[in-house]
Amino acid sequence: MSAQREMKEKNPWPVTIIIIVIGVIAIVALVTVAVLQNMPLSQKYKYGIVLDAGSSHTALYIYEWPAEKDNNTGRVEQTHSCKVKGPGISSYASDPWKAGESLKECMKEAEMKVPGKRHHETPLYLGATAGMRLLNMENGSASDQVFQAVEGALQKFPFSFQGARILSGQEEGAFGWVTVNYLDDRLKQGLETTGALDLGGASTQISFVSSNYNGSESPSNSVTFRLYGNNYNLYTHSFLCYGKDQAMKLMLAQQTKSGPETILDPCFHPGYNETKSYSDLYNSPCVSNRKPQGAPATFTHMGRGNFQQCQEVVKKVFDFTSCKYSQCSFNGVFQPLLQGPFGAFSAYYFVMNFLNLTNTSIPLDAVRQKIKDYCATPWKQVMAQHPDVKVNYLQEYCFGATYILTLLTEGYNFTSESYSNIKFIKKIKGSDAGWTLGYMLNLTNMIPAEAPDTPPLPHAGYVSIVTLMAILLFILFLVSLRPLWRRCSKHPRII
Ligand SMILES: O=P(O)(O)OP(=O)(O)OP(=O)(O)OC[C@H]1O[C@@H](n2cnc3c(O)ncnc32)[C@H](O)[C@@H]1O
Repeated sequence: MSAQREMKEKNPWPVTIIIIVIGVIAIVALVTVAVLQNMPLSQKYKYGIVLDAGSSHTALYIYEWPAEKDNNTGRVEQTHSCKVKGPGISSYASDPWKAGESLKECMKEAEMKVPGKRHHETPLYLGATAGMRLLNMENGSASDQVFQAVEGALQKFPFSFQGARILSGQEEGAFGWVTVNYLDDRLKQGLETTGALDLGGASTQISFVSSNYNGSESPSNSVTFRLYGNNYNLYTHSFLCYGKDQAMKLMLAQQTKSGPETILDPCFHPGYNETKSYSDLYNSPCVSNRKPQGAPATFTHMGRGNFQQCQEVVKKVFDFTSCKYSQCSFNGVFQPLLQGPFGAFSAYYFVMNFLNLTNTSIPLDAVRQKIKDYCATPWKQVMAQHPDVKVNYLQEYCFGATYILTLLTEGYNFTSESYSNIKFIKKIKGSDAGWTLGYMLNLTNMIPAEAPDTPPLPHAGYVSIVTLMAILLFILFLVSLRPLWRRCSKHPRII
């Protein structure tokens, strides 16, 4: 009986199996904890809404980011955009309440897109650009009334409305630059930055970092940032009246100086023929002081379709005669040497995309030839080839492309070589290129000045080390049981 008990006590297998099972369970538990520990809890998101009240139209953008990465390095993404029907808010100067009304449809869409329980904490911003800058210059009280109407309308929605204001040209340029570089992940990684070229309807912005610009020459063009632990000295300039629509007014003002009844415009297609009103053409502060005395009420706008002649007229809207700095772009505005890659968006993209010219490895001469051929195409043929394109846009692509090329090469001094540094873009990783994202990131303090502390090991490294250590410990433990195995193999089992 006692011998039998001794034999039973000396059989180590049940104990070994239990130890192995416990060991395996312990390893699985350890690894599971390691994997789960660093995973985002439940995916909760925060939202922000920005309305871009531009000169030609208003657009609403909804941004989303993981709640736990708030104020950190989390990627903010655009999840929805809505184009407000009708013109920009500055066009409602004589009917301000309509400016507020116009926003309601997109705002209702935003109410559906942002989860209800997040409505009250979702900041809502409206930023107005060059259209309202011009209206404010022209008629301050009309501009105030438009803002009152817009604010009244936006306050009725359940979001956290943070106000409506006019952005300065410098802010518009700088936030466009922040957007492009944030989306490209260049700021967090401290990489060489991309310059931003924005062509709106009423103004155009150029913003870039140049190693030979520290802000001492023409300080009004300097914006400094400290982002993720890096200092940036940004050159930025906004040219009011040099957006695509206002530049066209400047170009037409050139051709209607003497108040003619008909003009044969080289920037419009042959066969184009429209009656236009002098008061509509000269209705903006960009040209109002040039209205010819004694002009008739209307003029006939006919197209000639000649790229070279168009370029000559377009050149005349730039003043290259005076520069009190070491170097200038145009109109006596300082510009340092161009440097690095550039992203060109808004109308730069719309126009060049329409003409299949977004590929900047196409030599400039070939680009010119393509625009030349396009401008020379009869208007009837152009309309027949593009029945789906809005006529208002279609009639302006010849002028738009000629203006873009002239602005880039004559205005900003891009050469045949540096032209290929430009990328015509609409979106980066799903978010529209433009000032709105940069504006929201700034107002919500979402880009830290200092690089955030990062854990010493990436999550995958941490999990691998925990797994490896657990397996090693378990093997060590099994090895420490060796005396038990030996006993087991040396004494054959007695039954
Ligand atoms: O920044 P500001 O100067 O206030 O102007 P905006 O905000 O209204 O400027 P956009 O970038 O919306 O548009 C720039 C120009 O591009 C034109 N545009 C917009 N969508 C277009 C499209 O699909 N095709 C062609 N042109 C377009 C529009 O009429 C303007 O002349």
